Amino acid sequence: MGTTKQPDEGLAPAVRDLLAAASERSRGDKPVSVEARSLSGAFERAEADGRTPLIAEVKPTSPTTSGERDVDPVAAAESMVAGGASAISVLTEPDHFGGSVEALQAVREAVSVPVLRKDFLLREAQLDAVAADAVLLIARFLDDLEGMIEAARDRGMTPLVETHTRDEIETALAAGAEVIGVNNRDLATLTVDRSTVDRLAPAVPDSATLVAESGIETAAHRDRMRKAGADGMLVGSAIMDGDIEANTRRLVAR
Ligand SMILES: O=C(O)c1ccccc1NCC(=O)[C@H](O)[C@H](O)COP(=O)(O)O
Repeated sequence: MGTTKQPDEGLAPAVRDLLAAASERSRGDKPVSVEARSLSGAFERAEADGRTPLIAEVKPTSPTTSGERDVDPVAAAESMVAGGASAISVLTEPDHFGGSVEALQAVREAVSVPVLRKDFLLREAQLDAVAADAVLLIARFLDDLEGMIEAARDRGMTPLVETHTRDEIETALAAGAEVIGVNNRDLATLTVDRSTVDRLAPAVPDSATLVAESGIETAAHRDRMRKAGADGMLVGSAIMDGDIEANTRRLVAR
């Protein structure tokens, strides 16, 4: 279950490297069982209080970030929650994003909102490295997406299935995904094109939750994603750089 696709020739070199590193990583001796905090419930609460549903990401660095942000993950997550974030995403990929499963664990203990695990997971056993409320699965990298979705749900986690094309959205829906991320960042070039969500949102049915990902920096970008049909959005860099609480509040405001 959770078999990996063959190396994808069209990927950016940094993404090929991080997939090679991910394929070597195996963590988790026994299946985790999570009493998960509901992501859809958190989005509903935000809507009811007039906040934009936002997953704020603890992102120490990345292949497109220069240098490493010197920020304590727990302090960052607490500031995000104080600023009105509905959920927190924590990178657990260590080699290219400066993340760790320990950081996620500490964040989840410190906040009461749902915590998404952001990583490049290729095999079922990798789900067991740490308990998270939700987990990112990237459609492009998983042959047995349906198996990984089921495996995540069996552990109590909500799978957020990331896509970048109409075909990937169809694959994700056929595999049973209920929360679909549309990534504005193309993993072939690492460039961000915000029209990706404009173009692809109509392919996501109203019955699914649509999360717009990457390149959302300003209130105008947020409004554009919402107008396209995003139920929520995932923001890393624009929140991490500068005053984290104020940045979150600015993007959550309507
Ligand atoms: O962010 C990167 O440089 C990156 C490079 C290669 C693969 C994935 C990458 N990002 C993962 C993400 O999904 C983003 O961290 C997330 O969508 C937040 O994006 P942003 O708000 O633009 O920091």
